[in-house]
Order: sequence, then C-alpha cells, then structure tokens
Amino acid sequence: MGEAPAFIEDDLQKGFSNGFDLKSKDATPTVIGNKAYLIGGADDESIRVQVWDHSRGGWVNPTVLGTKPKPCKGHSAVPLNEGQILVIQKGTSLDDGVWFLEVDTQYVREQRKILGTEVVAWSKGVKGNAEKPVVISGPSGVGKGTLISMLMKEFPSMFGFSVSHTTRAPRNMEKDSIHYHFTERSVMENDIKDGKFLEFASVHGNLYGTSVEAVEVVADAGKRCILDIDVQGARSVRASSLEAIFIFVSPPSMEELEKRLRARGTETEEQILKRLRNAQAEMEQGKSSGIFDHILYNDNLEECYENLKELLGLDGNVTATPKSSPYGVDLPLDLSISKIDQKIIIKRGSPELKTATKNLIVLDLSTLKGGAPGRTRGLNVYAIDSLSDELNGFNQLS
Ligand SMILES: Nc1ncnc2c1ncn2[C@@H]1O[C@H](COP(=O)(O)OP(=O)(O)OP(=O)(O)O)[C@@H](O)[C@H]1O
Ligand SMILES: Nc1nc2c(ncn2[C@@H]2O[C@H](COP(=O)(O)O)[C@@H](O)[C@H]2O)c(=O)[nH]1
Repeated sequence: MGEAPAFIEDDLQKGFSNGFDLKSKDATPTVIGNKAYLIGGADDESIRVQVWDHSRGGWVNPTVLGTKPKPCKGHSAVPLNEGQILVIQKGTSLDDGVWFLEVDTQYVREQRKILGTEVVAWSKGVKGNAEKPVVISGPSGVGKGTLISMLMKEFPSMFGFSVSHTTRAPRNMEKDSIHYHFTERSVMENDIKDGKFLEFASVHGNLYGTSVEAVEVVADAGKRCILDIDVQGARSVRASSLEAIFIFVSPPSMEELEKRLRARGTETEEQILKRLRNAQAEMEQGKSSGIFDHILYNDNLEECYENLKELLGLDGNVTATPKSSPYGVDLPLDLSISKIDQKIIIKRGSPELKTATKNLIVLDLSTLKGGAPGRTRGLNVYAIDSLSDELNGFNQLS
C-alpha cells in the first residue's frame, strides 16, 4: 500500500532534481492512485500540500479546502483506501493531532469540477459522534426563532445554535456573532469561493449562509446543532453529506403570517411585502418538495412547542448528552505507525525499539462519519498494553 508506481518514482526524482524545495524533512510524498501528495513545510501558517501531476510532469499547488492543521514538528502520513491520507502530527495532543487529507473523496471530486483546479481538503479527526443536527425552515414570521429560543432556554446544555452569516443590516437588539455574523457581501462571497460554507442562499434580497465552522463548533461542544435556514438552504443541506432532521414550520394561514410579521415590527412595509410574496413559494416547496421529514403547524405556540419536543424525543425525562471527553494523550515526537485493516497502531519510540507496555495507542477508523469540509467524526481511540495475536503480522509504515 502506498508504494509509488514506477513512473511516479521516476517523475518524483525528476521533480526533486528540478529544484523542488523540500522544506521539511517530513515532506515525503504519499501516493494514492496515479498521483503523489507532498505534505509538509509551512505555508500561510498551515501545512503545505503539493500534488505531483504525472500528465504535466510537475508539481501543482492545489486549492486547499477545509480547516487546515497548523504546522507541527513532524508528522506521519498513512494512505487510506477511501481517497484519504491520515496525517498524525508528532509532538502534539491526540485531540489536535489527527487529520485527514481528502484527495479523492466525493466532496473533493465535486469541488474539482466546480473550481476547475486540483483540489484537496483537510478534515480534523474527532473522537465520538454528534447527534444529528436539526434544520428548521419555514416562511419569515412563522415563529422559527421563537420556537428555537424556547428549546435553547429549556435545554441549554443540549442544543447549540448555528450562527449564520448574513449581509443584511442588524436589527436594534441583534448582536454580532450571537444572532448572526454580520458580513460584507464581498467577504462572504470570497469565503463561499473558498469552500467555507455548508450552504448559502439569496433570501429576501440579502445573502445568508451557514459556515461549516458554525455547525462544527456546536458539535465540538458536545451539543446538538440547530439551524434556522430558508427552504433553499434546507435543500442544499439535504444534498450535502450532513445528516440532519428537517422540519418545516407552517403558519395556520397567510393572514396570520402577515399579522405576525407586522406585529414583530422589524421590517419596513416594502420588506414585509417582499417576505410575504416569498412566503407563498416557500409554503409550496416546504410542503411538496420531499426535503422535510416533518411539518409542524404553529397555530397555538405552546402546542407547537410540545409537538417539536415530541418529534425530537424530548417529551419524557431527558438528560443532557454528555460532552465528549478529551483524549488526554500526547503524541510524542518519536512515534511510529502501523496499520492493520481499519486500525492504526501508534507506538512511542522508533520502529526498532521493543514495545513497552501502555505505549500503544489504537485509532479505530471503522466507524468514521462526516468529513471535509467539516470534521471527520467517530474516531475510536484506546490504549493497549501489547499487540495481541490478532494484531500480529502488521506492516510497519513509518
Ligand atoms: N404561535 C404563535 N402565535 C402568535 N404569535 C407568534 C406565534 N409564534 C410566533 N409568534 C410571533 O410571531 C413573530 C415572528 O416570530 P419569529 O420572529 O420567531 O419568526 P421567524 O420564523 O423566526 O421569522 P424570520 O424567518 O423572519 O426570522 C414574533 O413576534 C413572535 O412572537
Ligand atoms: N439559507 C439560509 N437561510 C437563512 C440563514 N440564516 C437565516 N436564514 C433565513 O433567512 C430568512 C430571514 O431571516 P431574518 O433573520 O432576516 O428574518 C429566514 O427564513 C431564515 O430562516 C442561513 O444561514 N442560510
């Protein structure tokens, strides 16, 4: 696994002798398919990635998407079968040091088509799984925000709100980074191009979007993420790799919707009329598009809230989801790595050293979920005393 085909080895030699600058002694190419990936050296305060393009016979600087790992004192790279390279950073903690570089996953292939360039994407490895996010949609003024506030107030340790970006101006009581990240259009458009958004849409004349980070920070805090987004956004999330529960909130009538929007008093007459016009289309799409798992009627607020809790399984005695515990393990500088099926064995010390007890850490990759541009969740990490019989016969990788 991971051996360079002969043509690549020749090309790599050519590349190096042609003056390619290996900035880090750890920068050893990893081969997947007919490409070689050179990970190493610092670039813009993150680890640099270059791709050997056989057809061009030269190194290419790819578009690098996702949250990038910070430079470290060294790393080990292990090619995985799923178009990913596992990168374990030396001299860092296990909860900061496990990364996946996606080089040929579905997400990367899609982005390559969209951007028309070579693309790779980073995804941080995270222990444990988060509960499915909840996407709440519905026409403006139906009561989505009101229902979400009630849920967050009753279950503060269980739910976290995905703070969207928007180009609209803040309302009187709205605070930046709490209600929205209020953003310049040009900044948001650039961030969209850089793949930082899970979804975005033009809504009532402004740009709104959910950044990958907005959803991931909630899950990292061990909470279930709630997204308040329009129907276009819900459709995009449905088409993405994020598994979520989709709820459409419907008003009892258009007259009642108008009454609520006007009573809220946050929009101008022109904006109210625009929102009501858009509500017609949203109602049709919400009820017939097949995007939504549930439709909630918000006539009586208390009843609607009880129904929301019921469909989220919160109607009985509930306890908060425990926060995932940190790994509490440091990755030494002199680690070596082996792979057996879906398990990565990290050993302190050089490969030649006999394994001391408690010096082996196992990363079980068999239950991974998610991936770039967000986190790769579901890492199972544990320590073992020694390699048991089932672990014998593994190949030393680095
Ligand atoms: N069941 C209800 N009966 C009467 N008024 C309601 C009900 N639910 C919400 N409201 C009121 O309707 C107004 C609009 O609610 P809210 O701001 O939560 O809507 P929204 O769907 O989040 O709107 P937007 O999409 O524009 O953010 C608020 O003043 C709220 O207090
Ligand atoms: N597609 C997205 N829609 C979003 C997002 N955040 C909010 N919204 C929707 O916009 C309208 C208007 O919101 P308002 O705060 O200006 O009243 C509403 O329907 C929201 O659900 C987002 O990130 N993406």
